[in-house]
Amino acid sequence: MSFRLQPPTTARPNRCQLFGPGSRPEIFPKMAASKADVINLDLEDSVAPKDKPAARANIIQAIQTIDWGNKTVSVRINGLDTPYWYKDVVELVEQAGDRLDQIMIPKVGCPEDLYAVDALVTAAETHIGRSKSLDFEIIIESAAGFANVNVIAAATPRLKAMSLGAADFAASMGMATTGIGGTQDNYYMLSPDGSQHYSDPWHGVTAAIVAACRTHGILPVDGPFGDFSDDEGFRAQARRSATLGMVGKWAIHPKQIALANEVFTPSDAQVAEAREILAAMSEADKAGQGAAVYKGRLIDLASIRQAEVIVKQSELIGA
Ligand SMILES: C[C@@H](C(=O)SCCNC(=O)CCNC(=O)[C@H](O)C(C)(C)COP(=O)(O)OP(=O)(O)OC[C@H]1O[C@@H](n2cnc3c(N)ncnc32)[C@H](O)[C@@H]1OP(=O)(O)O)[C@H](O)C(=O)O
Ligand SMILES: [Mg+2]
Repeated sequence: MSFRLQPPTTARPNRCQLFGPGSRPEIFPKMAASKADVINLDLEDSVAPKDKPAARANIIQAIQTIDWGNKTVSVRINGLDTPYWYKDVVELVEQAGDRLDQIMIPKVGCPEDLYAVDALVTAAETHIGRSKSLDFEIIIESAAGFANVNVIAAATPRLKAMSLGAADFAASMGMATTGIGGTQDNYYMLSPDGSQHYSDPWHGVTAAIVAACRTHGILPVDGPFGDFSDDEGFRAQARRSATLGMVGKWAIHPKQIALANEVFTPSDAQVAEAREILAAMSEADKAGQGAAVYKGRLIDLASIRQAEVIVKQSELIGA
């Protein structure tokens, strides 16, 4: 470990983030009753420009009146290149009340974006005497966001989570696809026998987000999977991002909630194996050894840290 220790990651359930447009208030109670850990009420790209003021009012009323249980309640504001974002921030902070936990800032490209939003939120919070500090989550969905992800992760202590926005990311990078996450037809390796093996075009940015997040104690989250009729495609994408260290995934339709919860809840078998590894290493320690054999493979002190990730995750979720 470096002399600069890795901070603990924000401790909250974050397996599934359910999105819903602010212009569809009839679905808000259904979102509140869902099994998603985080609710993202949207003011950005799922809301037409003419509907932005009404969507703000819908969301503020819903945050004040609906029982959101123990979910994290977040609102995605508009991007800093639009005329909408400052009113989103001011109206939400001044009117939504303490049940608003977080705002999501889209298309963040540099740490100064967060500096600007932090300054406005801080002024609005101070003005109304809000005692609960508003958290931030952001979306990395541009070439600039990818290039600057590590300094963005260090921008403000308000930052608690960071998602990959596959659609805007693909557009910003000039990727030759209209798919939102998942396998892309032309992204494959050719084997010597001529067969095609698909690769993961989201791998690079996913790994960069996870590294930046883990360095700064922030939750890394996989964003949308657009084809909500493709359950196996969603599962495969979610399993890849979980394997790389992400903690959860967005649902852009309610049928994706159970899929995300399934993938991002450690299974009983995974937890049992992690506990067995911890027990085996405890026995090895008593025998004065730093390494041992478990099911025919090497385990050592690093295995303790790996096993603890799974055990802590299951304890957090209450699985
Ligand atoms: C890609 C970038 C993004 O911005 S992604 C995030 C923004 N997008 C959204 O917020 C879209 C969220 N989803 C929806 O608006 C809808 O789910 C839909 C339009 C995709 C489908 O809605 P529809 O009503 O047609 O779906 P049905 O199958 O008929 O619904 C069945 C049932 O579920 C209820 N419902 C629908 N959606 C939701 C929801 N989001 N939450 C809760 N409940 C929902 C619906 O009312 C029906 O209920 P019932 O009638 O059975 O009672 C990203 O930034 C990037 O760049 O990558
Ligand atoms: Mg987007």
